[in-house]
Amino acid sequence: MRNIGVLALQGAFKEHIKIIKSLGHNAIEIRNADQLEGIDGIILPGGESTTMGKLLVDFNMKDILKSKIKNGFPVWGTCAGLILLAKEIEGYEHSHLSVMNIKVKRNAYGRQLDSFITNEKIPKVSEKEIPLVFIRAPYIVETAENVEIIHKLEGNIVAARQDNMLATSFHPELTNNTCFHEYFIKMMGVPVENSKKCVSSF
Ligand SMILES: NC(=O)CC[C@H](N)C(=O)O
Repeated sequence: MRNIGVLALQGAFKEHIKIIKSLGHNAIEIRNADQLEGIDGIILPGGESTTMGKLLVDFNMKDILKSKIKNGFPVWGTCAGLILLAKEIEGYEHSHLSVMNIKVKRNAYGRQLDSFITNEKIPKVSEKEIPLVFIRAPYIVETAENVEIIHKLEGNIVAARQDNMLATSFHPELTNNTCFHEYFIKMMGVPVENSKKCVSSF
């Protein structure tokens, strides 16, 4: 059993909490820097990256979280969370935690595709198709060599991993498919307690 934190300053954190609990681990809403000490990994949820990035600074969490991640602390950013992890954000001078060697494009799917859902096969995560929910989503436009591309959708990178860091453009917490959560838990080096049997080639 692990203590998995979900950053709860803003955005879609409740849904992540529910899934982590269903997989047999402790899920903790993280709202201050002290709480970062009691957890084994953290999920940065979807929401609004500019707001979340600002709140991380206001609550004195940014530097602590950044140095923990640099030292191997497992982290998974979904959607806005992916933007928080990126070292570069296209069209912006400023980045947030700046830990992952990726360049991202915000709101990358034009107006018509603002939000959509699609089913994809992602062999690294599951043998079966997984529903992917995109909401004003970013995608990754560039990666360094040490970044593993987990999935591309129509040529654009939408899931990637660099060592202890996982980033997805979409929202697995808004579906009832737990495969990405299971993948993240395995990244933390522990077996999933109540596996929903995602067969991955992890
Ligand atoms: N669903 C999301 O997390 C959207 C991300 C948002 N468009 C941003 O740029 O921060």
